[in-house]
Amino acid sequence: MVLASAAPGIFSAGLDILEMYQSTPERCVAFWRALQDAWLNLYGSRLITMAAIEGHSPAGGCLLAMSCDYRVMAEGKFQIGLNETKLGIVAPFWFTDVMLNTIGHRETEKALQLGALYSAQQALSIGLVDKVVPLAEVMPTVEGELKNWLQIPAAARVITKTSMRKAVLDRLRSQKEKDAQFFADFINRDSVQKSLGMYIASLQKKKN
Ligand SMILES: CC/C=C\C/C=C\C/C=C\C=C\CC(=O)SCCNC(=O)CCNC(=O)[C@H](O)C(C)(C)COP(=O)(O)OP(=O)(O)OC[C@H]1O[C@@H](n2cnc3c(N)ncnc32)[C@H](O)[C@@H]1OP(=O)(O)O
Repeated sequence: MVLASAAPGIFSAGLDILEMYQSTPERCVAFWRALQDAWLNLYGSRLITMAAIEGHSPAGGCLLAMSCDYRVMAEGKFQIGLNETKLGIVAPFWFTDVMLNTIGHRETEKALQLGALYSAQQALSIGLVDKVVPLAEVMPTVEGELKNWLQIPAAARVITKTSMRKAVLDRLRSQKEKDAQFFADFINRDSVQKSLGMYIASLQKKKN
């Protein structure tokens, strides 16, 4: 399975910030449950999963990419990373766990505290992506890599993938409702809503 985007220049802009701003607790819980289920299915997928990152990939977009088995990113101006702290929010523990599994403890600690967004070359240097190529070569490179992975006996690959990811998946599975409730409480704090409001305004201002 290849994750790619139809939006030029954006692999994924992450979660819909407007869903987290001035929403109701019930809607926030439903929103978070949908995200949890999507991620559990992706990270726990038995399929070979590859990200064709042909644009920006902040926050939830970075989570999607990191949750794949292999990442190819376009060189140039695009950025990738978990930038949550810049919005005044905190990356959930399962976002953090996936990043830890991808780039290790020291790089994750720096990346998360700073809310760092990396260029493709920087991402490559810390292991956040596996390959950087010109934009037009992203999809052919993914397809070529996929052929390599498809040559591995499927049962052996799936058992290996499942055992490598089980602890992280189980950690969320065991506390889904608590996590959803925590999200709804956290996101509706006055201070967090204020930060999100300012961030939305800054996005709109950038455009004008
Ligand atoms: C202890 C902790 C416990 C529990 C956890 C608690 C809380 C954690 C909660 C949440 C975690 C969230 C993870 C996320 O994914 S948050 C989302 C982060 N995303 C971003 O910061 C990206 C913001 N967008 C951008 O930087 C840029 O738009 C861009 C680089 C992706 C693309 O730039 P462009 O110049 O090409 O396009 P724009 O003109 O900026 O955007 C077009 C249009 O789209 C709107 N928009 C962009 N991103 C979002 C978004 N994520 N959600 C909603 N809307 C978005 C943007 O405002 C423009 O809209 P208009 O056309 O002006 O209407």
